[in-house]
Amino acid sequence: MLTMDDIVREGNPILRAVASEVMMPPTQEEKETLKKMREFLINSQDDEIAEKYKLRAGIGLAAPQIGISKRMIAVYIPEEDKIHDYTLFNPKVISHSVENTYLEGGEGCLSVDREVPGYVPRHARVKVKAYNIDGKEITLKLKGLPAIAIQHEIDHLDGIMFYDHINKADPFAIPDHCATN
Ligand SMILES: O=CN(O)C[C@@H](CC1CCCC1)C(=O)N1NCCC[C@H]1C(=O)Nc1ccccn1
Ligand code: NI
Repeated sequence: MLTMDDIVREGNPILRAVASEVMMPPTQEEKETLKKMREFLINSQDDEIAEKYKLRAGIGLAAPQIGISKRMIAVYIPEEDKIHDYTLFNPKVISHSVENTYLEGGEGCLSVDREVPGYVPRHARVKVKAYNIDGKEITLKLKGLPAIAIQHEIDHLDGIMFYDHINKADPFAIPDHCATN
């Protein structure tokens, strides 16, 4: 199973590299890796397992964070009525709302062992094209936390860190086009 020892920390150049597209159909090894990324998120959200293995809770993970410069991400967000459970190859935002949003508490990152205060502007709604674990092309329309998370993960594939988006002059300036949080 993946643990925090497998998570690459800022300073490692892989986090600033543009990750490579994955050839479809994915190899068995690429599918296994994506499954392990998803399992890490599920484990990290299980109080007992997280405590036992000292896992920091995560709702998303990108392959470069485990040292693999490939365009693969996992998002696992339990909500009241459903679980946003995505394991994707080559995700791409193909359209987005003009409206922006941001997490009130700012963002963090499992690869960043420090607090970086400030609002991170994100598209409020995104349409994402990707390939699922079996290599089938899918389209997702996301809003809210799933939309924020998937943008955070796709940024990792392009070597972008969440704090790159924070307004340097005024980290808590309300980003443009924000109707609500
Ligand atoms: O690239 C992937 N990562 O770096 C893991 C990040 C991804 C999220 C950051 C913002 C959107 C996606 C992650 O999950 N975290 N970052 C560190 C703190 C804990 C955790 C987190 O934000 N949890 C959370 C947030 C809102 C509601 C519930 N839980
Ligand atoms: Ni991150």
